[in-house]
Amino acid sequence: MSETIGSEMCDKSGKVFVAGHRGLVGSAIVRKLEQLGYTNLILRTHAELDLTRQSDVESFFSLEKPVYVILAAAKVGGIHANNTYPADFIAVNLQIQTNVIHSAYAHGVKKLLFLGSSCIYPKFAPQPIPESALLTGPLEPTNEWYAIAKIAGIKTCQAYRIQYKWDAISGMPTNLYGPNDNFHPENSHVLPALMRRFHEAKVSGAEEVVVWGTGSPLREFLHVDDLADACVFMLERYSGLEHVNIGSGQEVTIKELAELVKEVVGFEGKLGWDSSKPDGTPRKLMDSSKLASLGWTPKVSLRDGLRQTYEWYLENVCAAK
Ligand SMILES: NC(=O)C1=CN([C@@H]2O[C@H](COP(=O)(O)OP(=O)(O)OC[C@H]3O[C@@H](n4cnc5c(N)ncnc54)[C@H](OP(=O)(O)O)[C@@H]3O)[C@@H](O)[C@H]2O)C=CC1
Ligand SMILES: C[C@H]1O[C@H](OP(=O)(O)OP(=O)(O)OC[C@H]2O[C@@H](n3cnc4c(=O)[nH]c(N)nc43)[C@H](O)[C@@H]2O)[C@@H](O)[C@@H](O)C1=O
Repeated sequence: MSETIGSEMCDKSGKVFVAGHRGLVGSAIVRKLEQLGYTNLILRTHAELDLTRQSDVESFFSLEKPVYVILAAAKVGGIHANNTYPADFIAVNLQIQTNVIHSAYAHGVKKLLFLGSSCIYPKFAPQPIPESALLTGPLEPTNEWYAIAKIAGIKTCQAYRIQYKWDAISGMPTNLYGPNDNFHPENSHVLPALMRRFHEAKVSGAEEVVVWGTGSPLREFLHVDDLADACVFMLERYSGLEHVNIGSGQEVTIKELAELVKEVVGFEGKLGWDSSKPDGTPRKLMDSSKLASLGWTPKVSLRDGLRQTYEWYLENVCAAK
């Protein structure tokens, strides 16, 4: 049934609304669409359009009538932010996605891509994690509020698809990094947090950099340019009820990641560990064979991606200070 709804994004002059276009993911998707010749991108900053405000979202869709929607606006953060602001992570995300998905459907959008996250899967899911592991066990407590919102997003897309035969699809990215990431010292994800900490330690001549947790958790990292490529690939080629994992297959321990970032940044001091900070889920390597079977593969290695991201950080974050 779901396979008959399909309407590939192919009209390069059709209006595409990229929600969250100044974030890590949204900005990479804009770069990718522009590179591919999409000429009619509709973009609104958070200040111009607060997606938690239902009537503003309704008015925007009624006025602009986009043809395609990529939902990359969300309340996003690392383990500390997720654990500290659970109300924001569940409420803001439920509001944004419910408003955007409903208005998109109601105002004639042809196709919508919702983005979830690998944290939707149970804490002790089988590895690599197949799409079918969804809702088969308890979630990781540090991000269950965000995960519940993301699971609701997948289910909302499926419900509109089933009831209205409307082409809403969902992609589940693994941990991402790249240009326009959030480098906040506490609220960011591990990779930008460590890049900033090692850089500042190198500049200040500090002897040690402290990394959170035990260093043993495993994480899979995907460069955001690969993710953007996968998102456009899905819009152009995928139409199905089930969400699709988007991973790189490149898994490292946090200790290995810290050593790699240290090397790329050129910090020559020691690594220390703060085991009072949570490790989070022990491992979340996704099984991305479904996307691979459709013909998509990632291109950027972790080492190259780290080098490119550090150059971007030096040119855009440090130079701007
Ligand atoms: N980063 C990662 O590692 C991963 C991300 N994802 C998913 O990818 C998507 C994008 O994440 P990412 O790019 O990293 O996040 P960012 O925080 O970098 O970007 C999110 C964007 O959403 C905007 N936004 C937030 N709240 C609102 C609002 N109420 N109204 C309008 N705009 C709003 C932000 O604007 P402003 O900053 O002005 O508030 C920002 O531009 C999310 O759905 C996330 O769950 C999935 C897996 C991993
Ligand atoms: C994408 C995904 O991201 C989040 O989950 P997470 O993978 O646990 O995210 P994280 O990047 O913050 O941490 C990864 C690991 O790294 C360790 N770690 C070491 N040192 C720092 C550090 O300095 N900062 C952070 N943040 N972590 C550190 C940290 O202790 C943990 O073991 C979700 O909440 C949710 O947002 C989500 O879906």
